[in-house]
Amino acid sequence: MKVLVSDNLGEVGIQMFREAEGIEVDVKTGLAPEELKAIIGQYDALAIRSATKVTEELIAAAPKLKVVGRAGIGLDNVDIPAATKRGIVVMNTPTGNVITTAEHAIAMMLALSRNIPAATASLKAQRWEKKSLQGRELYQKTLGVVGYGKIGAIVADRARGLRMRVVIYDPFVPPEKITADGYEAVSLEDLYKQADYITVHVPKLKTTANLINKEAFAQMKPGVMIINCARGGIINEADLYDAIVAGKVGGAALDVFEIEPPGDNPLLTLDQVICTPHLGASTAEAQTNVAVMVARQIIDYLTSGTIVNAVNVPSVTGELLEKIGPYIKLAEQLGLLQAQLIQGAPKEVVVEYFGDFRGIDLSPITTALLKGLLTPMVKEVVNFVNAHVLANQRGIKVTEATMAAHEEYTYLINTKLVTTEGESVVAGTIFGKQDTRIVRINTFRLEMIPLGHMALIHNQDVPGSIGEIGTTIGKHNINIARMQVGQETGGDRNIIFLCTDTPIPQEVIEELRGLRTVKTVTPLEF
Ligand SMILES: NC(=O)c1ccc[n+]([C@@H]2O[C@H](COP(=O)([O-])OP(=O)(O)OC[C@H]3O[C@@H](n4cnc5c(N)ncnc54)[C@H](O)[C@@H]3O)[C@@H](O)[C@H]2O)c1
Ligand SMILES: O=C(O)[C@H](O)COP(=O)(O)O
Repeated sequence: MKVLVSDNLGEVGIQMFREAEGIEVDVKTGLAPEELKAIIGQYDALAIRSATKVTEELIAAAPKLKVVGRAGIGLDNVDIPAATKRGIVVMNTPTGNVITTAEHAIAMMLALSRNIPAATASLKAQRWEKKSLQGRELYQKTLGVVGYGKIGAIVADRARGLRMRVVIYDPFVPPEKITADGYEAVSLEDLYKQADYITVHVPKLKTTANLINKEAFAQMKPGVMIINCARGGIINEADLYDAIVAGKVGGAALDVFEIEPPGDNPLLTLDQVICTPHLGASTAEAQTNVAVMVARQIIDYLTSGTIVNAVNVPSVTGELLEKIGPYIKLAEQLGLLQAQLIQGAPKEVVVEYFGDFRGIDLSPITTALLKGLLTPMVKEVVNFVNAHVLANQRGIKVTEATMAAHEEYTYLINTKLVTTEGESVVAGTIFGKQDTRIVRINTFRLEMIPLGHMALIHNQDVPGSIGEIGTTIGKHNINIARMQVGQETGGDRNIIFLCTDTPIPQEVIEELRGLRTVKTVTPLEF
């Protein structure tokens, strides 16, 4: 497996890749998009920070790519829908740099209030200016925090330590939580009205781009100070420039820009603006944290399939994988069986989980079922990342339900597939710790091991019929490794599962179909 590190990653992470068995790592930073596109085809994994742009075009040039790991938080440089469609896991390290970034926001607020950058420049230019560099206290001022996630919450906590009054706007966090943490939950309008300082800590999304704009500045207190250590463009840069020049905004501290590096961005010409080159996460501690996390996550995914901190597929830790692994395998086999029995185009899948699955995230199991179902049907590679997307694209409705214990089985997965031609039901369970068994196919009860080359035969339950089938197969020198017979509930038909050492050739299938008691023969592969 080959990993490309295309942005500056802490050495400790690179060392982890070097030491991982079966993994080769190349470090090539600062590549132009065309240079990256030219080499990405050889890599199974890509480790990035914010500089590399993982576009749809780059993904199209990366047929082997399985995982993109972001050493840090923001993923606005990754086309996640394009990656998902291709089955590429996108993961980040959501906790590794949050303290560092929150501290940077506080540092920026203090530096802005006390004119530290200007004072440093002035003194180094041999001037001793005190009057013009007079600042303001934070004590008892109101800080408005927009976005009460991981970083916003740490900023609020540190600001409280500076004895600021903290008001918070986050429509996705219950106000009771904010109040219980000791802050005031306010509307965005009230935050604008009350805050002496406003700091943003939201992700950059369609809904948050230009969140703070001309209309917002108009509602703010004169002299308000703005801090952005989240993402460029959450605050409209042109509107911020105008508000500073008009004297409405007293100053701004910017770590991030809509275009990075910001080149000749007019904001950089203003004395009231202090800035850093996207240094929010740049401490030795944070870079060690995120490098170790991303390297561990990529190695684990490539070597054991464990998914941690993925944003486009449910995370499955090694521990959970051990617990639900047999059910993942069973669900995939049930899906594969449905796909081979299917008549018509699938419209709906209903998955019922019988037994005590309490506290277990079932979504990876349902995803496995879709993977099994879709793999024989679509030309794309189906995996745990894109199975739902592909089902959705084909208009297949997926419903999942948990049920009380089944009357016969402690745990049972029952699947119903509705197609344009009708519906079929197959169910399975686990014997012992991890042996998968199919126990129901429509009206037939059985105990089938879904493994290898198989044929499913519906026949009339009369003496001699099984013997005729065995003789026909034996005559062609095909060895039957296993045979299981299932009976119809309340009927006179059997189903027979034959598992053979080699696939049964088409002409033998036809010969079996011609036997007097045989109704249907369906070859199956697991
Ligand atoms: N400058 C840096 O180097 C640096 C480092 C790390 C993270 N970041 C950025 O910091 C930001 C916050 O990161 P985080 O880890 O705290 O994210 P998070 O996901 O933990 O928190 C984001 C919060 O924003 C809230 N939110 C979403 N839309 C909102 C809206 N319209 N109005 C108000 N709140 C809204 C969410 O409910 C959530 O609570 C992200 O943009 C991230 O990219 C920057
Ligand atoms: O989202 C993040 O984690 C930060 O913006 C850090 O970006 P960087 O890794 O490019 O410093």
